[in-house]
Amino acid sequence: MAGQKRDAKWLKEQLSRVLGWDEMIVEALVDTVMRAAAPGADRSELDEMVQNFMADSPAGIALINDFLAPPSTAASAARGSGAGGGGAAAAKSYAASASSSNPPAAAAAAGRQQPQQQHRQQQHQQQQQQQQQQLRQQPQQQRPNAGSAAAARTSAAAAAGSGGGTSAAAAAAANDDGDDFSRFVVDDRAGGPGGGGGRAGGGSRSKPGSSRDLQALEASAVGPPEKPGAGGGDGAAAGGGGGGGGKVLGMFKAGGRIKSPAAKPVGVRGPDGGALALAASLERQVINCLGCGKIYDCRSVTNDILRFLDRGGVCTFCGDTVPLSYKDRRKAAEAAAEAVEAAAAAAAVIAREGDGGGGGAAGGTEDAATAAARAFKDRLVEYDRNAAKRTTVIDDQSDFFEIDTNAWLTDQEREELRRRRRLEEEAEAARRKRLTVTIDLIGRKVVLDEDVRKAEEAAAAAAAERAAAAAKAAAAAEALRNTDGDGGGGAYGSGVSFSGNALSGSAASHGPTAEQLAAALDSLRRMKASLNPAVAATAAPLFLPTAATGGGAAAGGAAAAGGAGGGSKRFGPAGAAPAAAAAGGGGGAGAGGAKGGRGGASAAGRPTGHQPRRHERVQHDLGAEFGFDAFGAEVALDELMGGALLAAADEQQQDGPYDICPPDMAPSTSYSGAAKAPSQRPAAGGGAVPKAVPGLPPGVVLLKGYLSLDEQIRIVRQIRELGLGPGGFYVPSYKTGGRLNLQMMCLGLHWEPRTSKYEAVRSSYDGATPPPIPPWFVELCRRCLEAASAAAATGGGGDRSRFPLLHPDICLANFYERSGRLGMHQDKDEMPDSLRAGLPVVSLSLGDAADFLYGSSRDVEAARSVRLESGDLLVFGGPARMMFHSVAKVHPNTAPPELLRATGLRPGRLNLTFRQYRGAAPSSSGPTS
Ligand SMILES: O=C(O)CCC(=O)C(=O)O
Ligand SMILES: [Fe+2]
Repeated sequence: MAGQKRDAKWLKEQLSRVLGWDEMIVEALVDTVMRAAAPGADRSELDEMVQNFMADSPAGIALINDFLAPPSTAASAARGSGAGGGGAAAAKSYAASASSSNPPAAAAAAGRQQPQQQHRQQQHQQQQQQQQQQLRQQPQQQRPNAGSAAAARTSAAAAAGSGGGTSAAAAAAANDDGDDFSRFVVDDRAGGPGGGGGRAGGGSRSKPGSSRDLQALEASAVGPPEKPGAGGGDGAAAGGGGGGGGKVLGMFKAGGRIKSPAAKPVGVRGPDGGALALAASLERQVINCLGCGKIYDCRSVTNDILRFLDRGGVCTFCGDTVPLSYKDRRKAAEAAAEAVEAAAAAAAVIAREGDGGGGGAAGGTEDAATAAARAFKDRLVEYDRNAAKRTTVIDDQSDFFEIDTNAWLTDQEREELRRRRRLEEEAEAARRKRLTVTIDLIGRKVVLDEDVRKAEEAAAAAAAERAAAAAKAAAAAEALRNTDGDGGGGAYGSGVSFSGNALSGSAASHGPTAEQLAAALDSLRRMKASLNPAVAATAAPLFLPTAATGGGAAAGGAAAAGGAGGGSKRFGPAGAAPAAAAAGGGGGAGAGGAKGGRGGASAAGRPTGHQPRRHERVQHDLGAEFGFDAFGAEVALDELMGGALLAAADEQQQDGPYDICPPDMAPSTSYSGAAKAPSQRPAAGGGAVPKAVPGLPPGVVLLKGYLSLDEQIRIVRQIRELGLGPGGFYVPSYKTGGRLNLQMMCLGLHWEPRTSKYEAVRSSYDGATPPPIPPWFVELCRRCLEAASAAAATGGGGDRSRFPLLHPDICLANFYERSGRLGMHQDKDEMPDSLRAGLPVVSLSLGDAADFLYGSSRDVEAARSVRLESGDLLVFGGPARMMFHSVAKVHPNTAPPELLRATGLRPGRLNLTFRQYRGAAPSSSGPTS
C-alpha cells in the first residue's frame, strides 16, 4: 500500500480485519509472524498456528504469505524473469490447508534457487521431512488436510507451469530465501490469465470474489479487486500495479517498486484531468470517513484526494470504505476512466524512466503499458460500479438521528427524516391506544400487546419443553418410587435411598411451604381478578400455558413442584394469607412433577405424613383455574412473578458453608453402581473419537455428554467436600457492592471480582487460602483437552482447532441455583502470556442445563447460544480465547435424575472451568495477594 509501511502494525490491522479475532490473539499471531520473518528463523511455531487455527481463513493466510515475502523479491517476481517464477513462489506459500507432502513444484523451485540460499532450504526441508514422517505415521483421518495436500501439489505444479506471478500468495512468496512452505496450498483467488497472471489451479479454496474472507481482504488490503488482466508481459507489472497480474494489490501497492502516479504532483494531470472531473461529479464534495473521521474536501484535488477517489473511496488513513455517490454515474465512470488512463500512462512513463525497462520480455514497451493501463482502468470502473453494493457502513457513533443538528444532512434529507419521525410517532401513538394491559405483578412488568403475541409463541414452545420434561420426571419419580419402595433394586443397585425428605423434612424445619404456595396462589388469583377480563384473556396464555400433557403418574406433584418442593426455601409474598385450599400440610409428595427425581420424588414412596388428597386438591385448583400441568406450575408461577419466585426460592437461609448437596437430599449410603451411560470419551489407548458439535467458531469445541455418569458423580462429591471446607463456596461481590448471582469456589488461586485479579488468598472475604486443585482434576482436564483436540482434528464442526497444552493452576467452581446467572464477560484476568498463547479454558457442566451465550462483543442480542447439559465438555482457546460469554438461564429440572439420586445435588447447575494463570508451565509461585 502506497505510503504505508508493511510492518507489524500494518499486519495486525490487516489480520484483524480479515480474521475478526480478538486483538490480543491477533497480536500474538503477528508476533509469531514477526519471529518467523527473521532471517533463518524457525517457522514451526507459525506453521502450527496456521495449521491449528487458520485452516478456514484463506485471506489471513494470503496476508501472511504476502507479508513474509520480501518486497524486493516479490517485485522481481512481478517484473519477472518469465516462466517459472510464479511456480517457485507457489511452492513456498502458506495456504488454507496444511499437511501436504513434498510437491513436485517444490523440487522444481528448489532447483532454481540461488546457491547461497540452498543451505537454509535444506535445513527447512529436513524439518519438513520429519514432520511428514510424523504425519505418515498418523492414520489418514487424523490428517485434517490430507485432501488438500493434493490440491497443494496441483496448484504448485500449475503455477510452475504457467509462468509468471500467480496470485497474492504466489507472487509474494517468490522470495528465494530458501524457506519452503510447500505444505500449504497456494491461495490463488485473484490471478488473471494474462501475462504474469497464471491461475494457480487446484489450490484455490474460494472463488474469486465469493468468500467473505476475500471480500474482507479486498476491502482491507489495497483497493479494487483485480479483473482478469487483458494481457501484457511481465513488464506490464510496472504499469499495471505490482501484482504481476495475478494479485489483488493494485497500483498503490508500490512498496518502493512502482511509483504511484499519485506520488506526482497533481499538476501532472493538468487542471482538466479526469480526477478533477471525478471530484466535480461527486454528489457531495465534502465527505468524512466514518471509520476515523478524516475529512475529504474534494473541492480542491490534492494528492490525497486523488488517491482517495482513485481507490473508489477507500480512506487513505484508516482503510475504511467511504460510500461515494455521484451525480451522474456514467459521467463519473468516464471521469474515473480518464483519471486512470492518465495515471497509468504516467506510471508507464515513470516505470520506463525509473527501471530502465528492466522488466522481462514485454519490458515496458508502449503497448504493454497501455494495455495494462487499460486493464487497470477497466478494473477501477468495474469496481466503482459495484462499490455501493459491496459497501456496508455501520456507524454506531452517528448523530444521524439528530435531525436538526446533524451537519451532514441536506435539506431534503432533513425533511424526509422529519416526515418519517412523524409517521413513527403516529404509529406508536396508535399502538398505545390499542394497548390492552399493564400487569404490575410485583411492581415490575408491563406487557404490551405485541409482547403478548411474541410471548404466546414462546409459551407454546416452553409448554412443549415442559411436557417433555414432565414425562422424564414422571419416569424418574416412578423409578425412584420403586427404588425407595423396595429398599433398593433401582438402576444403581441397592442402597440408594434418601436420608431425608426435602419436602416434609424441610417443611418441618423451615415452615409450612405449602402455605406459602397457597399464599402465592392466592395472590395470583387476586391479581388475576383485578385485571379486566379482556386483559386477562389476552394475558393468560402469556403466563399460563395450557399444555397439560405429560404429568402422568407424577402429576400429583404439581403443587409440591410449585411450592412445597422448595422445602428449605422461602418464597411467596410475605404475609399473604394462606389460602384454604392448600393450607396446612407438609407439601406435596408424589412430586414427580417439578421436582423430578429430587426431594419431591423421594417423598413419593415413603410415608412422610403428607396427605395426597390435600396435595391433589392444590394441583386440581391449579389445573382447573390456570391450566397448569404438573411441571408447569413452578415455572409458570415464577414467570408470573417476574422471576421472583425462583429467586426467592433459591434464597436460602445459610447458616454455615454452602452445601451443594444438602443432607436432606443426599443419599443415605454411597453410590456404588457402575454408570450405565458410558461416556463418549474413548477408552485410554484409542477407540471412537467423540464428535464435536458443528457450527461453533474456530477455537470452540463442544463435546456433548463427554463425562460419564460415574465421573459426574465423582466430581460433584469432590466439589461438595471442598466447598464445605475453608475457602469453599461463597457469594462473591463486585466492588460496586453488587453480588454475583452464583456461589463460587476457587481452587488453586482465588479470583477476586472486586479487582478482577487472581490472588493467593481470598482477601476481600475471609482471607482463606483456596484449596489446591485435586490431582485427579488435573488429569481429567488433560484428558478433556486431548479429546477436544482429537474431536476437532477429525473435523467435527468444520473447526480444526488443536489446543495448546494446558497446565491448569486455576479451577473455578460456580454453582448456579435455578435463578443463577452470569453476565457477558471475557475470561481475561490470567497473565497476558497465557492469554496471548490462546491457552484454553476447559469447562465442565453438571446438573441442570443452561443456556450459554457467546459472541465477539458484550452485546447479548448479537450473541449466539448453545445449551450446556450435564456431562458436556466445552473448550475455548486459540482465536476464541477472548470470546465474550455468559450463562443466561438455568433450565430447572433438567439434571439427570441418576446424578441427583446419587449425590443429592440441589437444584441448579455446577460448572468447573480450568485455566492456566501463566503462559509457561506453572511454578509454585502464583500471584501475591
Ligand atoms: O458457567 C459457565 O458455563 C461459565 C463460567 C464462566 O464463564 C466463568 O467462570 O468465567
Ligand atoms: Fe468466563
